[in-house]
Amino acid sequence: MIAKLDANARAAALQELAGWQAVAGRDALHKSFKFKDFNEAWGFMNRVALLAEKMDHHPEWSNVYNRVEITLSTHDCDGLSERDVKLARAIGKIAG
Ligand SMILES: C[C@H](O)[C@H](O)[C@H]1CNC2=NC(N)=NC(=O)C2=N1
Repeated sequence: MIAKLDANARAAALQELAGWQAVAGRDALHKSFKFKDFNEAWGFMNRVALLAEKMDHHPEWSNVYNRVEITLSTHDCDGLSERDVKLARAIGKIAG
């Protein structure tokens, strides 16, 4: 069973991860991404999807035209874990 982040690690993650915010009423992180058009958004999603599969850690997400909404949480522990922080960092690098 993967461990949930403790309060300190959670606060540190929120400080480190630019643009990611805590979700109200849920132990999860959320960020909205906006691109030039659908093509850019889909390209981003494609890269994130391949990475997520490689990391065996998957986002909850939705897309409307040039916007991608991503929520990260670890279902195995019903909250935030180090896996979410790692995926958020990797997504940040992809988004540029
Ligand atoms: C069996 C498989 O490794 C697990 O179900 C993985 C897959 N991807 C996952 N993604 C997320 N976000 N949380 C999980 O707990 C999770 N578990």
